[in-house]
Amino acid sequence: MSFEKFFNTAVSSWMSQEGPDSDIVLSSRIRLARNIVDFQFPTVFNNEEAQQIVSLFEQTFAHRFYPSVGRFELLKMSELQLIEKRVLVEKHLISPHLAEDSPFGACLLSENEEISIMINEEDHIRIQCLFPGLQLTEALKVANELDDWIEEHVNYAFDEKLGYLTSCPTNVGTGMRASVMMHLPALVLTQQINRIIPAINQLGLVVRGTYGEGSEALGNIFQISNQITLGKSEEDIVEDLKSVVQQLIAQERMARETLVKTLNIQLEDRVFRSYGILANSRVIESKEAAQCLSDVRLGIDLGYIKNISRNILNELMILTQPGFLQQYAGGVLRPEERDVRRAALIRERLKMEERKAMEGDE
Ligand SMILES: Nc1ncnc2c1ncn2[C@@H]1O[C@H](COP(=O)(O)OP(=O)(O)OP(=O)(O)O)[C@@H](O)[C@H]1O
Repeated sequence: MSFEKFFNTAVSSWMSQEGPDSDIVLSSRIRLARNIVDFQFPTVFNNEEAQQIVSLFEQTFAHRFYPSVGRFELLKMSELQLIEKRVLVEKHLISPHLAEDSPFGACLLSENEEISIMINEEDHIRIQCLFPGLQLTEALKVANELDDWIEEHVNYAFDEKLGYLTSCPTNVGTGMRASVMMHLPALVLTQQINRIIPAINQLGLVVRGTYGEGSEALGNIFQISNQITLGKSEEDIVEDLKSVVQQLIAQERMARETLVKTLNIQLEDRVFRSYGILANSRVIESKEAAQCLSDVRLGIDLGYIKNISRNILNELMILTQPGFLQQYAGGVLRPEERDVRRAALIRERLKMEERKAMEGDE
């Protein structure tokens, strides 16, 4: 298998498929943090230890086939171009931290891009498993299977009382972060999100932006995850998160209904104006593009727009990020050049959809 496919396809299969409640929950992720006994944590280990860990993974797991997810390939950060690393971040396959601050970092990626095992990030091993829609239990099952598979070859740092030992004390215990990526435009439009986020925080959950810790919520996409990793089982953490997510889904649906009832024409106008901007602009910044894409996606969910598939928007959200634009252009672009390319790419993609819809009507 060639590595090229990881960089040239914008949307991984888990992102293009529909899952339960995928009008609101874009994806579910389980991440397990693990460390290997006899090695110091990545925050303090030396280069030799870091390389030994990468070699261990290269020899044991690279090119190995795992049922249902396909063959694994090992990508070393030191061998990737800056743009290629950015593309992997934009596809949510690696964290910005691995791409930017881990010279001995690597990533073991499954052929279907559902599994990404980051090596030498904040911990020696971070297993992440991604599923479309609200499928935390399913993602946990696969993550646990992979965890067992790796443990057949590696001795984990584990304490009988504390559980898995991790670099950062906040991850000790299960070492698990369960998260969902949610599209919540109606809660943002009605400003209910401002009181919902503090309430979620009080329940021991965290609300983050589209690209994780420290990033902002582009296009009304929020990441919700557990804060607590100690004193609760993985299954309980997932169940608790799921019940909050289900309440959020209900609130977002209710807010959409209220908007349609009270501001139908204004909402429809907003959706079509955003569509107009996307279909016609010659220069567009990523923030504006993300906001318009969010409006159009809402318009599709509410039935105002009928001839575009929801997936095009998932795809455009990633394709219009700086890394992808430069990967397509085959080199570095200045921000002003990216804004022009972004506008052209969106226009072209929407035209393709319109043509497809017209052919379907004939
Ligand atoms: N549900 C999800 N769907 C898709 N991608 C996700 C999801 N949750 C997190 N990610 C991606 O995972 C990456 C890491 O996110 P984040 O920093 O929040 O988690 P983490 O590294 O596991 O957390 P921490 O190190 O703080 O415990 C980000 O690039 C983010 O885009």
